[in-house]
Amino acid sequence: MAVVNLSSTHSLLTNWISELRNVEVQTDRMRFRRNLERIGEVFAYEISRQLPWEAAEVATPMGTATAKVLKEQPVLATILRAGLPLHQGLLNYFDKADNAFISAYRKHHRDGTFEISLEYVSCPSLEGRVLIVSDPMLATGASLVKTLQFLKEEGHPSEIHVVAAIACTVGIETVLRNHPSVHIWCGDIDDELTAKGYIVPGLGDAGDLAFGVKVQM
Ligand SMILES: O=P(O)(O)OC[C@H]1O[C@H](OP(=O)(O)OP(=O)(O)O)[C@H](O)[C@@H]1O
Ligand SMILES: O=c1cc[nH]c(=O)[nH]1
Ligand SMILES: [Mg+2]
Repeated sequence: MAVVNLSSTHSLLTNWISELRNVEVQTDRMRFRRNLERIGEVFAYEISRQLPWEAAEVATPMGTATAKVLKEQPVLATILRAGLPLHQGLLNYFDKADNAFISAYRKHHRDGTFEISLEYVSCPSLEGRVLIVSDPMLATGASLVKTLQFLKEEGHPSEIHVVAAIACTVGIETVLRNHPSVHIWCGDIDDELTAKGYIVPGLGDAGDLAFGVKVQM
């Protein structure tokens, strides 16, 4: 498995993606963040179905049950700042996970081009761990390629899952070209990218919609 599009079937998730994209609903910033969080919860559930599990004996008040439990907790990594609500959703379900935070953002130049600036990183050991990296928007793929490159230098995860609410075809291709073994989970996939690297129809600027417009540094 390489790429999963959760919009290929209809569900509550497709409802929430439609609200994320809707310019009228977007005026409610709390709903925008909460929808990203709920989508993170769905991704956590779907990914958990693929993770290694083991049998465990559980004492109930009436006897002993055999249960299937996660073999290990993953490391949840996200890219600041737009990744925070999606990350919170994943963490709501993987509630014992370790966490990593990466500040990779688009540093815009006067000529309209941008480079990815990677500055603050906080990361637990990744050696042999399941790593789930979330970012609501996978546009050109540049932020994720640089983030994954950095994280792989910190250790050798046993498997890597990338989670994006909206991904662009070209961005998916770029991530897979640079990191062929990652699994990519998308809330939906769009085909178009503007010259400035915005996904069309996409949803606009996820960070600004969740937290407000920032001044360019
Ligand atoms: O695939 P790419 O072309 O790299 O674009 C995607 C990146 O752009 C957005 O972050 P942004 O730089 O807007 O930072 P923000 O979260 O602070 O808004 C988004 O959250 C991704 O990290
Ligand atoms: O469409 C896009 C592309 C990058 N970042 C966003 O927030 N939106
Ligand atoms: Mg942004």
